[in-house]
Amino acid sequence: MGKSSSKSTKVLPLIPLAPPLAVLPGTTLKIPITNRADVAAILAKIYSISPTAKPDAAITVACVPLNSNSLSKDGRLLIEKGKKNGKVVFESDPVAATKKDLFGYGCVAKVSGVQGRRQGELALVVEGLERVEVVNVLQERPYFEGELRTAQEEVDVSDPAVAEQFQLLKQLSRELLALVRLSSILPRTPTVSLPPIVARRLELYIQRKDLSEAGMLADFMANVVDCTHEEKLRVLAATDVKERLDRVVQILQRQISSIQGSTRITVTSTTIPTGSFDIDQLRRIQQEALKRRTGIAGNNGMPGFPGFPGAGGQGGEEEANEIEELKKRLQDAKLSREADKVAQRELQRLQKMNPAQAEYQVCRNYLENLAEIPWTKTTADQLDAKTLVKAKKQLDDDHYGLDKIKKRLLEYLAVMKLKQEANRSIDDQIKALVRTDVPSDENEDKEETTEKNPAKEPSEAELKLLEKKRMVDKAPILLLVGPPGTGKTSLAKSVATALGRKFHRISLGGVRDEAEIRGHRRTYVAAMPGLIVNGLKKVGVANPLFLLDEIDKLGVSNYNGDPSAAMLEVLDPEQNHTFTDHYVNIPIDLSKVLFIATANSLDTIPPPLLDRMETIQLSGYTTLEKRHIATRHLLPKQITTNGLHSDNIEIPTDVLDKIIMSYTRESGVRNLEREIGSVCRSKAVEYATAKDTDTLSTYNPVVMLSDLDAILGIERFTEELTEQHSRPGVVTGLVAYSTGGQGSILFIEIADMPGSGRVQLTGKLGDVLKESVEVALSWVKAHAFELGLSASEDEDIMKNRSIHVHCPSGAIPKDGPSAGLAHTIALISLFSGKQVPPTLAMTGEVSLRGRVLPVGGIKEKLIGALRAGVERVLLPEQNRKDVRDCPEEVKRGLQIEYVGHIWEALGKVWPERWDRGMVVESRL
Ligand SMILES: Nc1ncnc2c1ncn2[C@@H]1O[C@H](COP(=O)(O)OP(=O)(O)OP(=O)(O)O)[C@@H](O)[C@H]1O
Repeated sequence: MGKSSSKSTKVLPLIPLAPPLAVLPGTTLKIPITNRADVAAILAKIYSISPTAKPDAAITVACVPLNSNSLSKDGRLLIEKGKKNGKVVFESDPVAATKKDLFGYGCVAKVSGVQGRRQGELALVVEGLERVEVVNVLQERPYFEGELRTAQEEVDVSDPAVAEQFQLLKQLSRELLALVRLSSILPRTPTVSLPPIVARRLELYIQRKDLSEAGMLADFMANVVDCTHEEKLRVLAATDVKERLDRVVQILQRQISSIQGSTRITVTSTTIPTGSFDIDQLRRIQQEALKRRTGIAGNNGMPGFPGFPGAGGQGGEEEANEIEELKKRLQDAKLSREADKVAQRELQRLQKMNPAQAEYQVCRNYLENLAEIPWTKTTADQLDAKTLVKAKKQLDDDHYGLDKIKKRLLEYLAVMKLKQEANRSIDDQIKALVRTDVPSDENEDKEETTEKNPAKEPSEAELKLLEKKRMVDKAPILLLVGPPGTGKTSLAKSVATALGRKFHRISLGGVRDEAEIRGHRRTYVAAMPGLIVNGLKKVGVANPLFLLDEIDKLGVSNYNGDPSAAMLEVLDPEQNHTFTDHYVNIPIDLSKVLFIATANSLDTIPPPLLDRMETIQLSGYTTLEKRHIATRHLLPKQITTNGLHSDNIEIPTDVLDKIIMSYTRESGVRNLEREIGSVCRSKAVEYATAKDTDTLSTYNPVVMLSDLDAILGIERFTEELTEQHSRPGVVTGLVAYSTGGQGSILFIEIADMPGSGRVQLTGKLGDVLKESVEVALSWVKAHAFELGLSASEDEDIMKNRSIHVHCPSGAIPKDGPSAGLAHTIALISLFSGKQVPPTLAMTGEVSLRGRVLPVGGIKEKLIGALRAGVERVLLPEQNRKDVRDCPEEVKRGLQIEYVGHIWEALGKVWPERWDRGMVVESRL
């Protein structure tokens, strides 16, 4: 139980307060003193006693409210103030009060100043100190004077009822605060816009009060929350803490339910109670807290609020703690020297700043960001003797095939390892050099020494070594290029795992704004660091592995800057040790970051960017490779993902092949993984049902070919297969679609008809393809006589005919020069009436002189050809090297022949007519 113990009495001047005014301990109040003869008399008396007294000296008075019924009973104290809307307005006149009008309790208060400039606005500002009981009124005129007894409050912390009530008070206080904050964001609610900083301070204040301060919190809440004059008087009279808690809890409960009922919160002033937080009071509290914190309070007549955080007491500490905490975090972050300088400057600025200013938050956020950036923290690379063996195992475990790529990645790691070893030895040398320069009694590290001894410049030899070290630091940036789902991302992940580096993926696809990479300048509202700095913050170390995903989808230069230009700085080993983010605005060293970029195609990567990276090409997988990947990696992954056991499902090879060929058409294996997932799920349902119904004996774990229709639906793709029959003018070409990197065969169909030399082209052919038809036609026309297509050298074979060139699958856009050879052969076939075997496919660009030039996408094209049933392929001579990289399966399955000229190709297509020895050699 709370109790009050009597203390000796004291005599003080009393200031009667007219409703609704009342002072509670720990609160501030402005008492209007216009026409207050009694207050004037009190001040005159005080100054006459002590002429040196200043307004800010500790002048104490007792503020005693008037009984609320004094006014209503006889209206004696009411004086006419004036007229408003035709009605007489009354004002209470405490000067006219008598002894019996005074309430039995009051509050000793410190006069902290007089506020207001004009006569009608003058107010005495008082701060409530302690609750007193008015024992005896000693005089009434010219001002009241009374004998007062202090009600010393001691909280009985062992009383569970008090503790419980206190907890309830805290909870309700926070609830009310939350409601006010919430309602301020509701649309169309005339709200109290409680500034977030004030709300936060209030929250902290409430949270930090402990049981021994229960009475103080109750007073605080009774003052902040609006309540009737009677309620305030009852709180003032509650010298027993338990009783006071009960009363304030009641008030809060009523407030909360009224807010919840209406969600209407009205802005109130101290004088117009309407049932909500007293926002003016809160603002005053805030202002005062700030003034005190910055050390300018107390002498300018501003109202103080002793009980509130920041007002010289806990709040100031709170702020100081915040800054101390920030300081500590910055220290722990081991900033670079430049960053440290900036941080110190900003910290000083922050300390002088007013927390209510928007700039305070900006500055704080900035410092928090600085503290979060890993300036010097790194993880140790696992580059020991076993690294390469481990890395090879990791790559092999995670990926099937990709031997060339794995080999390149291992080379990369080996080089890194050697470089790090070289670096370490250089570091040692530098250390040794520095140590010999430093006097033996100074045992600070090198950086500090340089700072403390600015006169001691590093020697030339030192500089040279440092320069050398920087050279060694550069790591090439790898670019993995290949169709989607070919394992680029997972390869990069495996490299990170093998090295023991933290992995972070930065998706560059669709980044249109330079600021997304480099951040916004701090002057922008809600400015943030860019993707790179955010990545560093997230991983928390300065040497992670960053995967720059989809670098080919980076936006082009526009009015928001050029994102690819920002990437140039990131990726340039010469520059990236001083990368500047617009937000951070301090050079950040990215040289320790390992960058691996991925792209689907090289075409859209700006050349300067491409130039900074080392390209590693990944091509699509063959059916055989896909089968291996599926059985070794995808199926086991999907089995566990879908809660099955390897005994519960078996997908035979023919079923797998069917899934690969008829349900997916892709270079990678992402869709294949999805389809296998569907099969696993379907089997999981079957298995679970069998288990639940005790029919496990009938469950068949093997997926049958006939099941696929039911599980995956009807076949999605029918493979473009070679024709069974051939006809003049039709030739099988090869294409590699740039979207998806899929290779396939393509029929070139040419028909002729009577006409006057017109050439019609259909099948969504691009400009380059159209040009290649024209080149082919020109060559055929020029060599018509030699080819035996015309009777004389002067005859125009197109004179009385028109031709129509078509490439089926008309909806798919086609372009590129690689069908040149097929067009030429198709034209000769048409004009000569000789057929080309349908299982013979060809690719190659032709020049006007008839040379067959190399083309791209050989691997994809050959894989596609094999799948379509092609047996022989004609390739440009210069593409011979590309075939070396093709899977064995393809090389074994196809008869690949190379040609350098159309005559040579003719000898291969129709050997009986154009014998290589007789005709071709003479014409090349
Ligand atoms: N050779 C492989 N061996 C085993 N699994 C593979 C292989 N290639 C790809 N995968 C698997 O295929 C899935 C897709 O791969 P990943 O996400 O790395 O593709 P990607 O090349 O990054 O595609 P994108 O270009 O669309 O980002 C992953 O689950 C990966 O493990």
